[in-house]
Amino acid sequence: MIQKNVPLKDYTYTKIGGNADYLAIPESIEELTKAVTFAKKNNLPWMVLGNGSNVLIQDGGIEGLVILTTSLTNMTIEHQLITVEAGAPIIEVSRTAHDHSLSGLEFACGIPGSVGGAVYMNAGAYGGEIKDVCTHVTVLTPEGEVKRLPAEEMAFDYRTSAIPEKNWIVLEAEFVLEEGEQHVIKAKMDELTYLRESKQPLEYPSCGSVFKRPPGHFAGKLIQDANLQGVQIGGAQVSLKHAGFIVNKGDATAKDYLNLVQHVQKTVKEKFGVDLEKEVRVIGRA
Ligand SMILES: NC(=O)C1=CN([C@@H]2O[C@H](COP(=O)(O)OP(=O)(O)OC[C@H]3O[C@@H](n4cnc5c(N)ncnc54)[C@H](OP(=O)(O)O)[C@@H]3O)[C@@H](O)[C@H]2O)C=CC1
Ligand SMILES: C=C(O[C@H]1[C@H](O)[C@@H](CO)O[C@H](OP(=O)(O)OP(=O)(O)OC[C@H]2O[C@@H](n3ccc(=O)[nH]c3=O)[C@H](O)[C@@H]2O)[C@@H]1NC(C)=O)C(=O)O
Repeated sequence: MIQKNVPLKDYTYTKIGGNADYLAIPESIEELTKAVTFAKKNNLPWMVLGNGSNVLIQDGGIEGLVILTTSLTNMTIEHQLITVEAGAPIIEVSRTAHDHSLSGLEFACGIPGSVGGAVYMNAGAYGGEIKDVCTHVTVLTPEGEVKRLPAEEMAFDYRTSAIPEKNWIVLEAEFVLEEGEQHVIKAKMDELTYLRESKQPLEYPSCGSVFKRPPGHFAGKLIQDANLQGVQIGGAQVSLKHAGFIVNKGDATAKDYLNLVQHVQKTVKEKFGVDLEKEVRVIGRA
C-alpha cells in the first residue's frame, strides 16, 4: 500500500515538484489511519495531499509520508444534508447538490480542490465560502482519535481554518443546503463557470491565486498596475489573462516559480507599499 520515492508532479495542478519519500493512497478511512500509524512507527513526518490545486511542491520533494486522499470519495445525501469524504472533488459535490435541487454550493462549481482541501482553507469564490454551508467536520487528530466537530470549532476565516494549527486530517465534511429550483441553481453555476473561464488562465497549469487579497486591494490589480504581466523566469510566467496567477509554460521548476513570486512581491512593495502574502502553500525541500 505504501510506495517509496514517488514523483508527485502529476498529482499537482502546477505539474511541478520532486518526489515523496513515501506515498500512501488509502482506499478507506481505516487505510488512512493505518498510513498515519506507519508514519508514527517509523518516526516519519506526514502530510496530506488532496487534489494538489493549492500547493507548490519544491524540487527536492517531500520528506516522510504523503497521504493522497483522492480515493476517499464516498458521498451520501439525506434531505438537505450532504456527507462526503475528504478526497471527493468539491466540484462533484456542487454538481450532486444541483442534481438534488439543493442550493448553496453553486459558488464551488469551478473550484478545483478536494473537500478536505476546501475545508482546510475555507475555500471561496464569487461571494460564497465553505463556512456558509459546512456544519460539521470529522477529523483524525494527531493522537489518532476520530472526532466529529461542529463548524464553530473550525475557526473558519478568509482562506484559513484551525485545521493546520491543530494538525487535524479532514476525513469527512457535512454540508447543509437549502432546497432550490434546479434551473435557478444551474443558471448560477453557468454564470460562474462563464466568469471563471473568461477571467482565469485555465488553459495552463497553475495553483490558482498565488497571493491573498491584501486588505483594501486586489492582488491581480496591483500586479497588473506594476506592469508585471508576462514577466517570466524560466518556465514560470505572470499570467497575461489574470495577473494574480502564475502559470507553468511547460518546464517550470519550483525554483523558477518562487523566484518569480519574490520578484512580484518586491516590485509591488516598492511601487505601492503593499505586502503580498502567499495564498499557495509551499511545501517540501528546496
Ligand atoms: N477559488 C479557486 O478558484 C481556487 C481555490 N483553490 C482551493 O485550494 C484548496 C486546495 O484543495 P486541494 O487541491 O484538495 O488541496 P491540496 O492538495 O493542494 O493541499 C493543500 C493543503 O491542504 C491540506 N489538506 C488537503 N487535504 C486535507 C485533508 N483531508 N485534511 C487536512 N488537510 C488537508 C494539506 O495541508 P498539510 O500540508 O498541512 O497536510 C495540503 O498542504 C481548496 O480549498 C481549493 O478550493 C485552489 C485553486 C483555485
Ligand atoms: C483562484 C482562487 O480564488 C479566487 C476566486 O476564484 C475569485 C473569484 O471569486 O476571487 C478571488 O480572486 P481575485 O481576488 O483575483 O478576484 P477577481 O474577481 O478575479 O479579481 C479581483 C479584481 O481585480 C481585478 N484584476 C484581476 C486580475 C487582473 O489581472 N487585473 C485586475 O485588475 C479584477 O478586474 C477585479 O476587479 C479568489 N482568490 C483569492 C485569493 O481570494 C484561489 O483561491 O486560488
